[in-house]
Amino acid sequence: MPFARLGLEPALLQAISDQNYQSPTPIQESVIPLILAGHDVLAGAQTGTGKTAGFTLPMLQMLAAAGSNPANKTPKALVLTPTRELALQVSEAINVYGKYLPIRSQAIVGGVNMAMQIRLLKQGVDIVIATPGRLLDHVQQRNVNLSNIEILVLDEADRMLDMGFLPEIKRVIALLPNQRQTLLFSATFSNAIQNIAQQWLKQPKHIQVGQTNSTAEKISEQVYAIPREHKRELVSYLIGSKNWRQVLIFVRTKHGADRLQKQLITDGIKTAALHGDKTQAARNKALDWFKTGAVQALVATDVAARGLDIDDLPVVVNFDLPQVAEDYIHRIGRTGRAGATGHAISLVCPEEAYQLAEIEKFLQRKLPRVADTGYEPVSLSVQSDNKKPHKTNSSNKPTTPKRKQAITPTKTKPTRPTSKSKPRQRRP
Ligand SMILES: Nc1ncnc2c1ncn2[C@@H]1O[C@H](COP(=O)(O)OP(=O)(O)OP(=O)(O)O)[C@@H](O)[C@H]1O
Repeated sequence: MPFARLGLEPALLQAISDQNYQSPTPIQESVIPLILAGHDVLAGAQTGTGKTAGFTLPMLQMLAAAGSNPANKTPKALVLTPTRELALQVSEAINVYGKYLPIRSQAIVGGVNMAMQIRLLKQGVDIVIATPGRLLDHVQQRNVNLSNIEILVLDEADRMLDMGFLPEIKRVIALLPNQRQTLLFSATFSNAIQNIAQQWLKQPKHIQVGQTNSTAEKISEQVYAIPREHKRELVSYLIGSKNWRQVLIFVRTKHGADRLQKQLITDGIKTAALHGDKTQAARNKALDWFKTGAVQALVATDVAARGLDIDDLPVVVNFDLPQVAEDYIHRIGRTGRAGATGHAISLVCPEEAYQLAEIEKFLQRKLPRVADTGYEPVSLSVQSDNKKPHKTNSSNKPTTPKRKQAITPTKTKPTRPTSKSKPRQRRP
């Protein structure tokens, strides 16, 4: 089906054609007409399937139809995202799709100077794309008035509504008019989150493209079962031997990200690191270096797990498994986007066996193991007396949501390195 059949106006069709999009993706085909018809929408679709344009295109069309009123400087639409990088990316997408429309938009994120944001807000904007904390700072200082918001989008809605963000989101929503259109988008949804979301949606249309909580279709996955102490060496070896053009490597901690970055640089691999302890300028620079190919590897915490769109990224490596099972889907979803193929590798040590089991339970399938890792085989089986209660957000019970909890590792004893567990000779 061509985009024109979705009822989008020529200015948007031209911008879409400038992007060389041939036809809408299935999620776009489903949600665009519903949003244009004024419905609230709760939409799920796999990573990299074009959800951003799914909400941005109709939002722009509706705002343009209402006309930009320079006398009224308050925003009409608000997009909330869980991370600054994602807010900046959505803001760029709005600029790209809205380039032929007289719509003003502004990203309002933390970690950057407030004075510039205040100046821009005072000039007036139609769309604000924000992270919740910084938005509330501006509300408190009366720099922005949210009482005329007509459209609210929660991008990565399940992350936005987990307990970490819930108090802030509640405060923002209390400032918005009741009479508004609310749109929730994510690649994963638990029933608990859907239940909270119902409070803010009015007779929403539920759209699910593909199987709920599933990974993108064209990502091949592999698990390397290896002792923790060999992970660093294996990742350097794989980068060198597999000829990966670029690789995004997820680690658990900020400190771990800095350490692995240094080690990879020592191994001769151009590497940047992205995590929440860096200044926003350094975070932007690291992502920019990676996007432009100036570095081959980016080591990141889960701040990079959600929504980031890196062109043709071939490989994602889980150096450490994610703390929350859903994040496995989001992390590996940085590859295999827009119909491309991708490869996802998880380096799993015995201490992470429980996390792996939780991820497989969430995905309802086993991840394929690499038969010969080049190291002494280690077991990833979970001892039954070590099993912890299920702690992902995937509970089907409509309970009061708890703070997104970590998957607690088992107390499996680490395998003692033996002479046999020494790595085989590897090329650098
Ligand atoms: N109709 C289309 N045809 C071709 N490419 C498209 C189309 N719509 C979007 N894209 C491209 O697909 C890529 C992924 O889109 P987007 O970032 O919106 O995915 P997403 O579904 O939000 O993923 P995630 O769940 O990871 O946030 C982007 O590079 C975008 O330019």
